[in-house]
Amino acid sequence: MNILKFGGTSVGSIESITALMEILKSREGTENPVVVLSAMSGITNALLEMAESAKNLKDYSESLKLMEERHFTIIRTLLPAAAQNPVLTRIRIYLNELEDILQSVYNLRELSPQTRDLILSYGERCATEMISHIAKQQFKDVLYADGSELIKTDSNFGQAKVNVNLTEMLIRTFYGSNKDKLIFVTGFISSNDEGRVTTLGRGGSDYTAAIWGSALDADEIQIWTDVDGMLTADPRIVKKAFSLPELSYTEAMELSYFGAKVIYPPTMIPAFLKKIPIVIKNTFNLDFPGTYIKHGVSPSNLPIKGISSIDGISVLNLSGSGMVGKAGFSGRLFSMLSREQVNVVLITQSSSEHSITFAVKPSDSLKALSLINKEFDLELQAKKLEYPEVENGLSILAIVGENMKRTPGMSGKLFSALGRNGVNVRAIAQGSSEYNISVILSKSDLSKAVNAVHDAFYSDLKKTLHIFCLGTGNIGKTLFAQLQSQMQFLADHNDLQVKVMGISNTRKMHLDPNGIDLTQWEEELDMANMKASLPDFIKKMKAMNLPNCVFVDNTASPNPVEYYLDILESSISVVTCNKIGNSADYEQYAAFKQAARTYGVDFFYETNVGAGLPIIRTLRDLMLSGDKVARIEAILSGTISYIFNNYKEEILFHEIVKEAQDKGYTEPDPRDDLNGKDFMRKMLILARDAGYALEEKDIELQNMLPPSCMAAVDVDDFYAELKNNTDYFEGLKKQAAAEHKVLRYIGKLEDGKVAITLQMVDESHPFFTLSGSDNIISFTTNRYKDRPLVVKGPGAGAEVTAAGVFADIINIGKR
Ligand SMILES: NC(=O)c1ccc[n+]([C@@H]2O[C@H](COP(=O)([O-])OP(=O)(O)OC[C@H]3O[C@@H](n4cnc5c(N)ncnc54)[C@H](O)[C@@H]3O)[C@@H](O)[C@H]2O)c1
Ligand SMILES: N[C@@H](CCO)C(=O)O
Ligand code: NA
Repeated sequence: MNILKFGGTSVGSIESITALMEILKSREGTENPVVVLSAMSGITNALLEMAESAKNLKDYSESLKLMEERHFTIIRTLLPAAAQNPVLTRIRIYLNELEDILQSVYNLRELSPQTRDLILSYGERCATEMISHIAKQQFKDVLYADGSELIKTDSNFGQAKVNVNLTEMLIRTFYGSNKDKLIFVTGFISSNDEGRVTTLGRGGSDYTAAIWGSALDADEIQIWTDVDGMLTADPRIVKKAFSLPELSYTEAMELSYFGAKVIYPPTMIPAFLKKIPIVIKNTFNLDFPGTYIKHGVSPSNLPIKGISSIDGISVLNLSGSGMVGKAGFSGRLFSMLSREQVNVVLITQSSSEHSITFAVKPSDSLKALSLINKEFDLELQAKKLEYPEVENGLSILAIVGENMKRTPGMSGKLFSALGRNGVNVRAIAQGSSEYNISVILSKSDLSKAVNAVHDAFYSDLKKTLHIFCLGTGNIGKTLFAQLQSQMQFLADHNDLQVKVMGISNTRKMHLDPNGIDLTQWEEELDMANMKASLPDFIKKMKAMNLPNCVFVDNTASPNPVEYYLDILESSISVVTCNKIGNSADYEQYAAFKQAARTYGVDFFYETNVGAGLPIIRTLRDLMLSGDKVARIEAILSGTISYIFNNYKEEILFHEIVKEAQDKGYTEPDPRDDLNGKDFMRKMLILARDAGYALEEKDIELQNMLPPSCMAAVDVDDFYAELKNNTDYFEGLKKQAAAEHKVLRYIGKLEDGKVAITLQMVDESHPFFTLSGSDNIISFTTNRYKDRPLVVKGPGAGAEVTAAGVFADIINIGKR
């Protein structure tokens, strides 16, 4: 036989009770289960509040009325009129009794633990009466059982201890004479020798189910709740948390000890002792097969079973010379705390014995502090111990799983995930069983930390990059389209998910904690009612505190650059196609690189030179492998390349410039291309990456435009001046053609010096044949001495640039 326990949410509404009946229906024909029920969701809390209100002479009648209404509504909806009266009367009797008790509390202004337990018992009684009556309509031989009469305990009200032998005998006897009936029994409540109601403490209904299961040697104890069993992490924190099919009792206890509220650990003990499987099922998702907690779980490929966390924790640290070599010191500390009912959640001790750090619930922290001050008064006064302080605002994160015992590198993985994401670890403890490694960290880091650790351990399952993008122009737009169309492929082939969490241009910004739907980012940005503000955008990005976070700069503006350092120092990677950052002061360039190293994040800018062509990466690989650059020769302006490759026959110079702009090759301001500034920036970045600490002023730039074009005040004026100088450009074209040469704007780095010059080259020159917006770069190095390493291909355009940005993002994901 089975025990089926339904929690508060499963008896809390018309829908859930209907579902509950369906679940029982589907089992008809098999042996009757014993059904254990909780109070309707929210009722236990309401009862506690009513009791407190009564004691404090506050009005509780509203809540009482509400409690009645919730039960009556369900009865009136789910029972035919003729069947309603008996149960309405029953509930009314209960509520009258309850009202009398509350009135006495009110009169006496006194609420004893005994009375509180009695008050609480009405939650389970009302729910169980109600549901057993509803069941009577659909099942024959339904029996309501008041569980408090069958579970006998001591008089420790609020958290009574069960008299196991007597209880098991009572349950067996009761069940023996009611075997053929469908029994509905109240969870949570019990009674002492005098027959006074006691309660079993937190999670008490699960405990009732386990006690019944153990007494009756059940085949299975099913805990029906509103989630898909035990998950790898709290789903409110980790969106990708997934259900675990199987857990050992120890794993389940470790996981629930640190926060997983699905089942309360002590409740498992009777089941554990008798090796009865506990199955967690979802009343609202019958397709979910359940999480099995049992003996002899099958070997699992999961490195850890889950990550659990406690949100609010306080830490006390006791240190001083007085502890060194003193046997029994920690014994004295912890037995004193236990005697005084302070629950110690975690302990770490330094091996020098100089200090003990331990964690307690924040509500216990001041009590612990004053107990220590009292207990160690002499040592404190003699300065053998430092006065302890309470540190608040902390959380615990724990990884749990029996596989840890057998697998090296688990703690390495944990700490590198935390370190990479800038999470500072305050204290560490590993259970001696090796089922659990716990760390204490700042509460504000908890969500990020749990996500990062989840990603690290289940990375073969799926990793999410959270990206925040500036710029929705040529490159930004194209990047979103590419991301959108590659999404599925990435998930299928790289186990990678890229989520755009925020987008801003100069007008508006939009951030969405669930990720922005890229099929309609433009509409969402349009509708967003946040005016663009770079500082706010960055503040919000940092506040989201997400793991694997990337800031993407697709602008041509100097403003975002001012924040790169701060962003990198917040453990957020930066991907940028904007060259302004790397081509300003050398000092700044070096600071970006240093910050990325220090904070363990990436600073990627492949598209700064040659758009998507692998130039920066190639140079980096050469340098990292110990090669030395002797010379770089390159054509690095896609725009000028396009112009010279197509400036032929009839077409005029200013027309071809316009064409390059229309094709998306130019900078937002095409003057930046033609005046050589863009080229100069690229050469500067390459020279720096090649190890030369150059500044802009060190670069020799031969200007290819007549002075009036250089002096143009805006883009329109610039085009007008290009047109005015048609003869000059035609002259260049004709001269080149006459000499069977082509025009090339070429950059050269040699002996630490950079020059960019306009040249006419013949077919013997390796840069003679180029087409479209091609860039070409040749590296002559110690290893590539006789024949240089050459990279060539389209070096401008939205598609190839966005693809380069995309690749940088993916490379962050792969690390
Ligand atoms: N076109 C190419 O082939 C190519 C190749 C490599 C690199 N790049 C670089 O790509 C970058 C973008 O070029 P584009 O053609 O997409 O430019 P664009 O003018 O089309 O778009 C720029 C975008 O940046 C936004 N923006 C500007 N300042 C901002 C700020 N302070 N905050 C938020 N948003 C801001 C604008 O609103 C606009 O949406 C440039 O730095 C360029 O050098 C371009
Ligand atoms: N405007 C740039 C884009 C690539 O950085 C060019 O023409 O080369
Ligand atoms: Na590149």
